[in-house]
Amino acid sequence: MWRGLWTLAARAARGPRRLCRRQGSGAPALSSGATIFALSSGQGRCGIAVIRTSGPASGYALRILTAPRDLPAARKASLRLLSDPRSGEPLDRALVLWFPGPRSFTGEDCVEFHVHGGPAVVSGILQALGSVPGLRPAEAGEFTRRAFAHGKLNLTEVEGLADLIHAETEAQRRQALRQLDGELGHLCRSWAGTLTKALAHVEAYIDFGEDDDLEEGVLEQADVEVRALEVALGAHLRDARRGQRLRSGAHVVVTGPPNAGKSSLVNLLSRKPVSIVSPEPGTTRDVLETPVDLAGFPVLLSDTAGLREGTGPVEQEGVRRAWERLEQADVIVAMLDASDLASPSSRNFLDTVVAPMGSQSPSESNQRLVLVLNKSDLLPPEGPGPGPDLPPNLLLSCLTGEGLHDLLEALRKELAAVCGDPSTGSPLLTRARHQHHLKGCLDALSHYKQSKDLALAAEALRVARGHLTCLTGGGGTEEILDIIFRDFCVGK
Ligand SMILES: Nc1nc2c(ncn2[C@@H]2O[C@H](COP(=O)(O)OP(=O)(O)OP(=O)(O)O)[C@@H](O)[C@H]2O)c(=O)[nH]1
Ligand SMILES: [K+]
Ligand SMILES: [Mg+2]
Repeated sequence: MWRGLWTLAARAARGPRRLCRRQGSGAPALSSGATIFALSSGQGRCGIAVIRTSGPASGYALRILTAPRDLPAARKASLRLLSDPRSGEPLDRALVLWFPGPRSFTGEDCVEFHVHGGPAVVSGILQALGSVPGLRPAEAGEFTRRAFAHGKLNLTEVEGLADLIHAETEAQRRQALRQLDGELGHLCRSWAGTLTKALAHVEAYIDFGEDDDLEEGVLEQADVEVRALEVALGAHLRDARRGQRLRSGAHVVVTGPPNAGKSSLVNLLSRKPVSIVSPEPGTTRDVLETPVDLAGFPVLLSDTAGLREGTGPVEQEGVRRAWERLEQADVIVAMLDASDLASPSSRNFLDTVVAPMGSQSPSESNQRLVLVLNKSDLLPPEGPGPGPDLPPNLLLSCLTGEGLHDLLEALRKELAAVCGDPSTGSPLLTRARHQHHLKGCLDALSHYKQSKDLALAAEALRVARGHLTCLTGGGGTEEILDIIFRDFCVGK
């Protein structure tokens, strides 16, 4: 009987049927045989530029540009004079690196030329490479695409690499690096392994259900495995928005009654004059947004019109837009003038914006609120006089900068809560594509639970596992690959 179960496990491990194409055929259409080359460092004048090639003619190209020298030792930098093979004209004295496949980034033979970064040198070498038979310029993302096709990276790692190249803040870099390290891929493979086991149990029952010596309770065991997986997937999906926020930026909206100092704070946080500041209430009318790095998190910071009623039509429209933006906020910075807490506009703001948020439990609302009392420099030394009861708040002076450090620390905590802390906890789902496949997997698991027919139950498990395989690109369709590789620039 045990042998039976093992062959079933092996059969079940053979992967998804038709949900998406297997890697072999689903891999990007490689014009096999072509050797590609591109400038891999940034464009423009720079100290050193890196040009690389990948493909079978890499070694030939290296030899012909460094004629009459032999190939240098693998993976060791060597100094070589590069010349144009057509004219013999010297182009640059450069460091060259030879990476014979499969121990290279793409898995193919690769060469790196570290040349002086002047535009004339770079274009001379690119032209020289273009003249070598079998070489052609690379397309966007083609190096990474080849690395993927040769199994050097899985799809979530490719996405991690794309994010790493585009990461602008510390937290984004940490998240991308974790994804590039394959953490999400490992997790998906372990989930897929659980499903393979459950599937083996169900198939054993289908084939040997009548046998007396079938291990007792195989179906129950499959149920237990599926239930545990549902819990794990559910927890991950609840986290889903956080990884995406970290990738694309959290919405932080500054709001408050007119003249509280909202625009002053936005200018302070973004370190540039985004908004007009003036003593006249109702200065800001449109929503003004600016991307900033707040304590290592990427943020889209919005300044909004002061909330009040009974003004002209233009300001009314500004107030309407402010409310609209407030609804989309991940973190709300609610600002009041500390020296003006008893005024009708302050009280009205406390009643309509701050109090409703305070009465909601964190599970009811995904939004977080930080209450800031600005203009602390105007307060007497003993602090604000008698006024309305206030929830926890921070004192700030945009004029002197006092309290700014504490505000940044409070924002860091809130952003870590809405974006997730990329240095701890389980890997976050950074893209809608990840969410789609996890949801698909969960759906299939619910079909599994509902099906009375064992063959249908087994099929549901296969569909569920297929979604996990698609997530890491095990059976990626070309359309998905195209979308992902489009994010890359030429030379990556
Ligand atoms: N004393 C003092 N004045 C401040 C402080 N912050 C802002 N101000 C002043 O308060 C006035 C209003 O500042 P804004 O930043 O324009 O206020 P706002 O909330 O954007 O105003 P509206 O856009 O009109 O709603 C300006 O004259 C600022 O110079 C502060 O911390 N202390
Ligand atoms: K103002
Ligand atoms: Mg303003």
